[in-house]
Amino acid sequence: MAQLILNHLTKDFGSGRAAVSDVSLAVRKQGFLALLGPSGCGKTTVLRMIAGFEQPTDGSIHFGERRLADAGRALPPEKRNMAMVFQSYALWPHMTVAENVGYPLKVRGISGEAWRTRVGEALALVKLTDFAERRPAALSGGQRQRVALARCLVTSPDVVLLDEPLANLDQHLRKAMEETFRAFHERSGATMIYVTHDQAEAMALATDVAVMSEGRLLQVASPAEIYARPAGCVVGGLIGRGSILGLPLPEGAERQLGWPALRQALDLARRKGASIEGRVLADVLIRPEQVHRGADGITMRVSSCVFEGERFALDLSFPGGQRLKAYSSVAIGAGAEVPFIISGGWRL
Ligand SMILES: Nc1ncnc2c1ncn2[C@@H]1O[C@H](COP(=O)(O)OP(=O)(O)OP(=O)(O)O)[C@@H](O)[C@H]1O
Repeated sequence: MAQLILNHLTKDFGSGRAAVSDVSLAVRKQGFLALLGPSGCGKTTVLRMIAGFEQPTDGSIHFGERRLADAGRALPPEKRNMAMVFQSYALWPHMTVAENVGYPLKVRGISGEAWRTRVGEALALVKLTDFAERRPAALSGGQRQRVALARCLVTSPDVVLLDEPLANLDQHLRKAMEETFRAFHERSGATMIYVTHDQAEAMALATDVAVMSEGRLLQVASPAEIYARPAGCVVGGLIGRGSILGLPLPEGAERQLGWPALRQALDLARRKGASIEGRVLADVLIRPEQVHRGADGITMRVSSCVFEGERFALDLSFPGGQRLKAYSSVAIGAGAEVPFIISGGWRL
């Protein structure tokens, strides 16, 4: 299997800022890349250029040795051996489930026993064998999405492009569908690129997460890496829960901060008029699971305590006006003053 490579990829629709600006990325072979970022950051445009529905205005797209597109020429979508799954499923209402799934084979001139076998395998993978003769109108949203997945699998594509495929499903179904996607990825061996707004979904499914903002690629890393060591405030604010504090740190401080360094910085931050000579104000990301109750901690005020089922989410404030998110296994009344320690932080 070849590698999909985006090389200084740019798309300018001529309406001000380029929709996609100088994006370079080598997608891991047979990887599952989640493309994440706020609305309008260019995710769908990247996907559409890979699929062949848009042509780059600069840069190029390669699959192994093959150049798929650049500003001068572009291979049409049907020549790329890719499949795209949309948020809207895009099923034919007048065809049965089996006919929908088998449609791409029909277009390629495959019929008879070969057609039935491949459609049967694809339906089995998404657990829809018993629904083969139904029409899409008689299916739930999750089942329709599984039909769309089976249709995409049936042609054994090299690359599968998914544009917010779970956006129309409720939370419970999304969880169940994540499992289907995982199985689909393992079985198909395809490289998958998955556009989503939902960072939890991205973290749960992807081998790699790429974060975009305003047309630019900010960071590509494994979910664990991007969670622990985000490249800056935009990525840090987008991935996972946490608080970004402005803390006076010594110049050239480590990026990974422990409690002694954090304690010093917090002490300075909360003392009005304290001298921070030799220090610079830095953005520090602190995850809620890094904040613990501890007798030798810094006293903070619990502003709110919200029950989330498996735990309580606390909103803490400390002198100086900054706020911090934390978790607790027990309820703590709003207004309580409680000492907390912070076991770690990441300088953004
Ligand atoms: N055909 C087009 N003509 C002009 N501008 C476009 C076109 N398609 C997209 N854009 C612009 O390009 C930018 C990126 O759009 P894109 O759809 O790629 O973002 P996105 O990150 O997928 O957003 P969302 O998450 O809301 O779907 C937006 O500012 C959008 O308005």
